[in-house]
Amino acid sequence: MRIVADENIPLLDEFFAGFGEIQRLPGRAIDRAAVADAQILLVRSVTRVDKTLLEGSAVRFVGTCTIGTDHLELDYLQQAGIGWANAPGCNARGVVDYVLGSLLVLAELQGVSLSTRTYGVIGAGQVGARLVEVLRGLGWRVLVCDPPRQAEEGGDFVSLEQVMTECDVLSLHAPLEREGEHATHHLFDAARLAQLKPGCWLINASRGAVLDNAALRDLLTRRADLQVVLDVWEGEPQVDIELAKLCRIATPHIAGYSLDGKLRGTAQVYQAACQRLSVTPTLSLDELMPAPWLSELSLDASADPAWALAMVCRAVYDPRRDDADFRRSLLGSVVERRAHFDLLRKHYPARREIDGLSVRLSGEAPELAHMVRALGATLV
Ligand SMILES: NC(=O)c1ccc[n+]([C@@H]2O[C@H](COP(=O)([O-])OP(=O)(O)OC[C@H]3O[C@@H](n4cnc5c(N)ncnc54)[C@H](O)[C@@H]3O)[C@@H](O)[C@H]2O)c1
Ligand SMILES: O=C(O)[C@H](O)[C@H](O)COP(=O)(O)O
Repeated sequence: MRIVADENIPLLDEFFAGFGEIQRLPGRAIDRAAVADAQILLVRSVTRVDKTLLEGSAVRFVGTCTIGTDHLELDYLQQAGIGWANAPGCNARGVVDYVLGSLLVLAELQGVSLSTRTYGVIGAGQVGARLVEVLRGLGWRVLVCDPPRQAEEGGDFVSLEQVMTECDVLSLHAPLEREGEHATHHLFDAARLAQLKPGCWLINASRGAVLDNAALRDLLTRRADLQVVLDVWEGEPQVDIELAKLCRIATPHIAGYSLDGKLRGTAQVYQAACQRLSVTPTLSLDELMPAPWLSELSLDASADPAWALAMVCRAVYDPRRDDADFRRSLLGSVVERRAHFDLLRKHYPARREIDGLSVRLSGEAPELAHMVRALGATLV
């Protein structure tokens, strides 16, 4: 079998060498000629996988080692009888850590306590639901808007209008859907953005086009009170640099780039390929996942809870380094900026996840113990 794969997929040899010969290519360079005689195509989010790419090829299975599927033409894959799989939830924890890290930066810049804010989570799937669990676990007020889940399950959901009216912080975690009843393309258009409460914080780590970037840029030139965190951009790898300059935190689509999340992505697609191609899996991720690099964090039991929260989160991830690297990359020409966007992602330093962290308290401290558990870290 011949396999064409995005060169940025980790553990390709470990998981896929047994299937056949692997050709690695930059994701954006995977074209019709490259896939013509491949049976397996393994991609990440930057390769558009559609009829134009695949028609007439030998491809029988497409695996995307990502959560998002908006780069796959799913109707065509189904109609052509080509099996496909993504990696649901693989890097959800990384995104939660990114949001927590961003909240801490904004709180510090604005001198506010995170516990006094009302949070609105839009999209409560793998990422959003984990985020809600952590924020509510910390005792913070969270409203959740997820119309598809609300229609299916009823339950504790609110409308987007209520979120807009009541929330001081909005975090977007809906997939990019261009059509249909719950379409999310420009869900945050000029009219919706104009409804943001004074002083609102807006975080987008879903897909760039869920938010009208031009409308947001225009708004931010008029509303200095708004604090915006963008990890995803309309038209990536091209980025509106004026918009990036107006953001408090700007990063090159790395919210989910934990090492754990990337490795899980490959492992999940391997499992799906085995199933599709009737191969018995011989490898599990447990054999390959490195142990957490920070074996233990110690906290004094008398520590201030807000300070301790920041310590635990920042021991694992602080978005300020990614923000600084990204801003430096925006200084070049358009061609250089596009290249840098991909290079920052290709050479992203490995980071781990908060739920792999162990925290030891020096004594009895029920409030700190609760906080550590709510974050998903292990109390030892
Ligand atoms: N920035 C990153 O690095 C990164 C990492 C992972 C995922 N993502 C993006 O985040 C998205 C969400 O990831 P996920 O794993 O939680 O996906 P998911 O499919 O598990 O959950 C998405 C949720 O959004 C809900 N939803 C759909 N339409 C909605 C609408 N109009 N309004 C509100 N909610 C709506 C769905 O019902 C679902 O519960 C992915 O599709 C992907 O595009 C980005
Ligand atoms: O959908 C996802 O899983 C994320 O957006 C993922 O981090 C995308 O990373 P990429 O495939 O672009 O490397």
